[in-house]
Amino acid sequence: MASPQRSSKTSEPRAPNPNDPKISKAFSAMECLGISREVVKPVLKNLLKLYGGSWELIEEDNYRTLADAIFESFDDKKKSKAVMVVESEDQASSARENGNKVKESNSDSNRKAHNSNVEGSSVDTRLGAQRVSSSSGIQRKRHQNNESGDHSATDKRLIHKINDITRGTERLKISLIDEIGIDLPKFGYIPENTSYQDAYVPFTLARIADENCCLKCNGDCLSSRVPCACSRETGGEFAYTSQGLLKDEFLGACISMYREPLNHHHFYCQDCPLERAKNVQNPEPCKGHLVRKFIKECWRKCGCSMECGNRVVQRGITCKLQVFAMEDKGWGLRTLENLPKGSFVCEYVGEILTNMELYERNKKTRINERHTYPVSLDSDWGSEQILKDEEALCLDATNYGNVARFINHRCFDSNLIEIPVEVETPDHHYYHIAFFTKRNVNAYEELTWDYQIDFEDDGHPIKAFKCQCGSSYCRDVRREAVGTKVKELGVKRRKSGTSRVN
Ligand SMILES: C[S@@+](CC[C@H](N)C(=O)[O-])C[C@H]1O[C@@H](n2cnc3c(N)ncnc32)[C@H](O)[C@@H]1O
Repeated sequence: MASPQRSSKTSEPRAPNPNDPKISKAFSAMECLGISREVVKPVLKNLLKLYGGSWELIEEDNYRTLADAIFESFDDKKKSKAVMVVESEDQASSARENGNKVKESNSDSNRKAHNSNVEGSSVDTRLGAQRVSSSSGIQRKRHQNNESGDHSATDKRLIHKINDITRGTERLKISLIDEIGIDLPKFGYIPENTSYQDAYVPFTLARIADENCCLKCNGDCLSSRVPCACSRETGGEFAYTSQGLLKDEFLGACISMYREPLNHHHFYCQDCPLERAKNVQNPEPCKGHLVRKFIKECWRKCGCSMECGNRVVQRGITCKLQVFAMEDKGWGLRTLENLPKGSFVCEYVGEILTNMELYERNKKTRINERHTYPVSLDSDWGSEQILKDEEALCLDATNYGNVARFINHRCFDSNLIEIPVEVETPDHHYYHIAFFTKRNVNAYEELTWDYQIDFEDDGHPIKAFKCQCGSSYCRDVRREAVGTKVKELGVKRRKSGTSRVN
């Protein structure tokens, strides 16, 4: 930073007048850095005093002097504190190193890194993370975003970096990175679905009839001349190519089913377990369940090997993924490598709950939760008898789940599709939900999935949220537009988007 030269002018400047175009330009420049007017005002006043009312140095290099002076004022007052999370095994030395790294990486944007102190630590046991206080230019810049303008009490921002949120439970490490400062997610990482309590999910070999598996196969079923019994679910052909991708035709059929669900078969239960969960005494009629296409993978009773091409989802995550923080949607998931169309990304893992259990859980907790994580397993209820409560299942990744719990919603043109996959049991009341890419996806693209949420439906298991998907086909935008139109017409419309326990 250029050292300030005292001007010969000595007149005492007044407090910055926001209507003065020079002052309002300075405010705008600082607002771009997330610094509020209240913070800028006293520093600008001092600078003007120091430079005798001359703007030349203040305006130079896009108000660099002003920005530096503001950051310096935080240091002077010892008010700038940020918290950084590093992995617990790294311990304090690494924390110190990370503190310095943040400092270094921010020095370019802020020119100055004033403080490399590491102050205290605490451990977040669920993600195995250690918290370490640190401070840096960017953190200083960001924590100014707090709207109160009171920097004495709220100068805390979280910058997180975790090398592996799975704690070694997946084949690949999955990192988490937060460059903006949001709360660390609180959940237990589980790589496989786990029954919470009442769900009936017996995985017994006796339940798989010999004709429902390929006892006589060996090696790779995909290379045999005649598709084996396990391909029956997908019309006598395997859903996968020998490269482990979904076949175009199968993927296309699944995409069209989600795009135009009303053109596809729905099953209407006589006694719908979802409605029963909401009101045992007086359930409403079934709203219908889309009958989806399933993939059936070979499993333990089959004669083929683990390398068989009809075993993709059960082999787990093989692509490089990263959880990252976003301003508008909380945490999200992105790929760190290019993914071809039809690639398996991950499955949706959570606690297996009955719909009754989910309903009870939501009643207790949902009002306070910003994000919700349940998925119903109702893709093939039509193929079974009337389901008992313990057979009407869903997955809830709120407390325990895998990386899929971070996949955000995108209306219509999401890059992922969820497909039901049968592995351990031929009963379709329990199955896996696997995510595949709908198109080629580039490294660093956010991975998104269309939750099939109707933003007018307050009863959807996923609590309504204000959609920030950014798609030109956003259903929530249309709802807003309709709402505005209706308002213009002076018609009072039902308030939608409010949370309601399903
Ligand atoms: C399965 S979680 C996804 C991960 C979540 N963003 C997080 O921070 O943990 C679903 C929640 O994410 C948020 N979300 C997902 N997609 C969104 C979108 N398009 N716009 C706004 N919020 C979204 C909603 O709060 C929703 O309840």
